[in-house]
Amino acid sequence: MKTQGRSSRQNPSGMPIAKYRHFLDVNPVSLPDRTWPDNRILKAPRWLSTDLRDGNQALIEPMDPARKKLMFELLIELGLKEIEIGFPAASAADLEFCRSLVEEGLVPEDVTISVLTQSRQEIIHKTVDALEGLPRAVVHLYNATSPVFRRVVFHNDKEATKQLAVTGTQELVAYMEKTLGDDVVAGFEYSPEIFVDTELDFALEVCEAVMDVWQPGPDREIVINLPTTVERCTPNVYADQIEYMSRNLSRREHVVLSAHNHNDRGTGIATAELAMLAGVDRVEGCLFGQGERTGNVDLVTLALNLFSQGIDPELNLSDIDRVRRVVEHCTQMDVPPRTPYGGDLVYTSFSGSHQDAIKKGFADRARKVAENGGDENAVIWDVPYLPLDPKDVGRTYEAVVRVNSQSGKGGVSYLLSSTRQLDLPRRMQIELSGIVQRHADKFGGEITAEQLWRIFADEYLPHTEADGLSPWGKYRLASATVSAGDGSSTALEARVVERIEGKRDKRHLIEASGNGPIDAFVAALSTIGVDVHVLDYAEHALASGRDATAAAYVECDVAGQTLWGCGIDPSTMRASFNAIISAVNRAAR
Ligand SMILES: CC(=O)SCCNC(=O)CCNC(=O)[C@H](O)C(C)(C)COP(=O)(O)OP(=O)(O)OC[C@H]1O[C@@H](n2cnc3c(N)ncnc32)[C@H](O)[C@@H]1OP(=O)(O)O
Ligand SMILES: CC(C)C(=O)C(=O)O
Repeated sequence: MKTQGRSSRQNPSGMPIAKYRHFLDVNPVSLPDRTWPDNRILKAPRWLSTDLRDGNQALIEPMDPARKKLMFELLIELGLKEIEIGFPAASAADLEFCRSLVEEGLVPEDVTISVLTQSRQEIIHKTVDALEGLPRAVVHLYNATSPVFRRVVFHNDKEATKQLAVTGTQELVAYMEKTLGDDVVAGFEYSPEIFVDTELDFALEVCEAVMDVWQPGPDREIVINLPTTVERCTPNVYADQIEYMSRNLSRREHVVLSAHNHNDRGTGIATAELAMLAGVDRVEGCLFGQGERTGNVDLVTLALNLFSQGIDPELNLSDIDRVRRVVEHCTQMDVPPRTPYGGDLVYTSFSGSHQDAIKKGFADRARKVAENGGDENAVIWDVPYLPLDPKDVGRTYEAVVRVNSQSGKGGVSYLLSSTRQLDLPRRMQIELSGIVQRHADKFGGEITAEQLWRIFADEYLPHTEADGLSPWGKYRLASATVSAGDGSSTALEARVVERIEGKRDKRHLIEASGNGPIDAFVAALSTIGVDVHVLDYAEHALASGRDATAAAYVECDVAGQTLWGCGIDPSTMRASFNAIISAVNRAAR
């Protein structure tokens, strides 16, 4: 045998790596005494939805007024208390929407809307004017502070960049004081755009300069929002930056430190969560992560991540499909099937071992809930492969397990149990799973609950005519009565119809005694040459109450073949006789 040494090839992909640099080489962050890794998130942050601003500015087709209103109503319904509604000075559509919220009185008392503005006098004025008539609002001012923006976009040095932030804030304060009435509660948010790329000490300097103008204090908070406008580093680096800012910002108790994360590296959620560990009080994002490029951080995932740790998310996401439908309608974009918590497939298992574990997990949970007097909340959620109970977000269990060629007995029997209340014995599950597997291999694709029922009924319930099935089977039970026989024995009389190819059906009246109805029925069948022995038997009711239907399962040896049969009938006795007939017919099929 030969072994292989570690490869020392340079640039094996051949991709032009020389064009790129490590983030930390360009933006060194040194915080060796960082504390955030040992912290724990204990509470939901203040959420701000920017669906109607950052989300909307990223749509192929921005939302029309009706869609905006629908989105706004959804955000209110979910419990959002801070909503950025647009950039009123930038477009007539944003201005009109802002005015419609004011004029139609659509902003609830406990909700604060905010609007975005650049640091330009005329834009600031238009923005503040758009808020006239609102009792409470926040103006959000931003300017880019990062080196590439200073050099390429603004042609500004650091001082001029800081001055742009300062003069914008001065203009805003002055104009707000001039135009807004004394009873208007005016808030202020400042964002050094591309904070993540800005030298940390400079970002701090700009924020301090802005705060010197705003003068935060009791009853005069300031939101300092630190965006990863373009996500370019690992979440731990951003967390270091946040901890640095949180430690070094003066007047910290009056600062609402806020994260605004995008998802360019696919780590927006982790970035926001680590930022929470590092000290942010507030997180801005969009439902299902709709937003520029790869999106804004997804508020649904963040909130449900908290929920799954037993922390109140402070957003009500108990009907996630409705949230998704509204978001899809408003954004005219699909939520992909694997989107955390809300995607179509996220509570679904196809593979056999997963289905088996989920099925056992549900059974274990049902037992523990019963032991706790039926109190679902008294039992900690601990079901394999399911980070939370799908029911808590309005999903049904039916969708959890879906069957295809990757599935095993666990999934197949789970589906039959959850959709048809049939609890098959373990060996029968194995037998049915093989039948379903052959079907899946032959026809491909998914086997729906309806198709599975048809496969089951066609195989085990030969006389089923419903669901478009053709009845088959050599024998059919027409009637049966039992009575007490001699001593402890049971006497049975039954009518069995035999189908003979090309001839008229033959009717048999069969009689026998046995030590119970099943024993007697088997003995009676032997009188017409049917050689069957019952090896195992199980039964259960399909529904509770007087009209309950019974399902019986029998494992039989039919002339040397071992196979299962099933019978479903309001009478337990007929169900078990039909189960034996089912096994006999299957053996002959
Ligand atoms: C990261 C973000 O999401 S930030 C929000 C981005 N969203 C938007 O930009 C959508 C709305 N914006 C717009 O519709 C337009 O930019 C408007 C209406 C606000 C302004 O339009 P215009 O006056 O035509 O400016 P335009 O956008 O073409 O150019 C930007 C100019 O503003 C300057 N600018 C950009 N951002 C800012 C800022 N925050 N503060 C001050 N000036 C700024 C640029 O340097 C540039 O100046 P120049 O013309 O001297 O080179
Ligand atoms: C305006 C700011 C907060 C922004 O949208 C960003 O930097 O992504």
